[in-house]
Amino acid sequence: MNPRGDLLDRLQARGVLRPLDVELGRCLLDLEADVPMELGLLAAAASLAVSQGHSCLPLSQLPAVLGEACGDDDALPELPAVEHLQQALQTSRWAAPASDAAVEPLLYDEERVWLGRYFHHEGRVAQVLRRLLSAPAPAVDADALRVALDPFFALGGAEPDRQALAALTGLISPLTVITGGPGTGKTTTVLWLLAAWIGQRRASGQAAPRIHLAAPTGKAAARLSESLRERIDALKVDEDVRQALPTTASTLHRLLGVRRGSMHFRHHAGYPLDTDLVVVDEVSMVDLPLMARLLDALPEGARLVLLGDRDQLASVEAGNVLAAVCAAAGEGAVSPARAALVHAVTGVWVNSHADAGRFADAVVELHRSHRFDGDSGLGQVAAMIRAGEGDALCRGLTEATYVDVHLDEGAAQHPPTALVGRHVERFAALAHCDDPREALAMSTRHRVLTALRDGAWGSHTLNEAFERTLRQRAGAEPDALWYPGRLLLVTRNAYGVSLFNGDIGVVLSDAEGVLRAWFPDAEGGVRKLALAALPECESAYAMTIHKSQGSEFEAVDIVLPPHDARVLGRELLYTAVTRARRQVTLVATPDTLRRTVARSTRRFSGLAARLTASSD
Ligand SMILES: Nc1ncnc2c1ncn2[C@@H]1O[C@H](COP(=O)(O)OP(=O)(O)OP(=O)(O)O)[C@@H](O)[C@H]1O
Repeated sequence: MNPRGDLLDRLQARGVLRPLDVELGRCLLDLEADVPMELGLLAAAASLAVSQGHSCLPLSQLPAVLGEACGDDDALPELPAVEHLQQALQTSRWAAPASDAAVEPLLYDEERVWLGRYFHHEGRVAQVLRRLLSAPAPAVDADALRVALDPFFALGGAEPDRQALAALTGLISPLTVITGGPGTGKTTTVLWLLAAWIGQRRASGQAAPRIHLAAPTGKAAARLSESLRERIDALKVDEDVRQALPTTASTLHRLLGVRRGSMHFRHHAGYPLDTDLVVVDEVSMVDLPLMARLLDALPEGARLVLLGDRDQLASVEAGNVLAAVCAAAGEGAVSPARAALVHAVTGVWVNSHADAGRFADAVVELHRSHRFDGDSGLGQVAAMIRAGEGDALCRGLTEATYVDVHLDEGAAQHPPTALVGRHVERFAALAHCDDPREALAMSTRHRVLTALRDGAWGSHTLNEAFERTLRQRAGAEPDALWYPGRLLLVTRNAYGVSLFNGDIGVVLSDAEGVLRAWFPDAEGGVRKLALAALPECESAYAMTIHKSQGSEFEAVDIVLPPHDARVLGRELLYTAVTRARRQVTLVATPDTLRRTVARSTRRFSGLAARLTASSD
């Protein structure tokens, strides 16, 4: 055993480092006798940081990253000072400065260290996004842009219409990022943008463009398709424009052509997508490696439109590309040239700043919710969570200020009993639906969302409690896996049967009386599957908030544990609250709410800096 790895062993023994991290650190130490112990520690800690969602490790944050793993910074042994870490990086041939990206396994700059793979993913994302924005700008004709946008937007009002600004950006820029909270009109804007773009191309005699719609999960793709289909008929456009509008979104994996049993996609830089424009919804959920692969497969000359909510939880895997792009854009002022163009097209001046860069012109934030009016508790509560105003939130809730958001402290003592008592009837009704489509629609009316998976406040325990009663109601054996009305959540991608992690289905009998699983199909209908063909599934009466990302329900109960848990943070609670269209019940104590809102999850990444760096 290499004694330089003693610190790694001690950190593993204290539950800080995982065996995988230690293995990586020791591999590095074993390469040569003089590899400093600090380098092994940095490799192990950078690997741990990736598991926590970071794409790099700032050297000054070493204690924080290790401390987060064990929940107690004081339990850490003495760690090397930042200067010693820097020195170890600078003197070892197993680490290279970020400017010399060919060398692996570790890359560093003055502040950070990366595992080579994540450094390259960041580099690829930065390179393609910067390339998109550095393409020579085509000559723009303000009159033609006004004609293209006019059918959809009320141009010329006193205030800048940010939806029109977003669509204008999409018409002239190869990269457009539209961020905004729930109901701020992201999907509507993109539909109007696509219609305007198709109309514009048609007017200039060009062929209908090839447009692809995608989202990170099957559920989010289905919701995007459904939203677009609902709105398309009401569009006042020529029939051939309507026909050219896409209405079916796929998962990003499917778009890129996932290969069974392989990490590689069919489409990549050598065999790019056959497309003119790709729209990606729910982009906050897209992790860094997947974004790098998408951008790799984007052909030269194609456009990219990204939609998402920057305040939501970031992807489960490492990275937060949307946050980095928004950070690179700055605080919402565009360049003077863009402001002049917006004025020429819409007659309204928007804020501009001489220092605003290319990303500032590409990112448009939508602020106004069309779903919640100013009096809506949901809108106000979401805004308070986002702003970290825990005291104001608890005051409003305990004074019962809102008609659509309630605090239920009592139920937080023992959620399974309280929530099963309150909601089991609506889940039991699923078993009596004759039409699986109706059952699936009914199932979106309510959901229990919880911060945790395990323990008394976790989704497992809550689902078990629902299942006990529901099996009994259905006359099934106490341990029956399948029974009519069972609501299912797919937990593993199964490309063979086109089911994806996060898909929701229901178990009901078919016309022959055989129990089948029914899932929504891509065209807005349902499809049935033999139970034996299903991938790994669990019940979906209660879901973790992480799994609920990309879904929407009429009403949700949000369960937070009374004890502190690392996952609790304002992004988690904001994501949960914004899953509801009409009603939220917070099953939590005010103390837990305050603690949750006070904590903001950080993701360390070098991407924002690399997006705005003066050279690649
Ligand atoms: N400019 C507008 N004027 C009036 N209503 C609008 C406008 N833009 C969007 N809406 C309406 O607001 C609602 C929410 O819009 P939309 O679904 O586009 O928002 P979103 O940001 O995509 O929401 P989500 O967060 O659910 O994805 C829809 O009913 C839509 O018809």
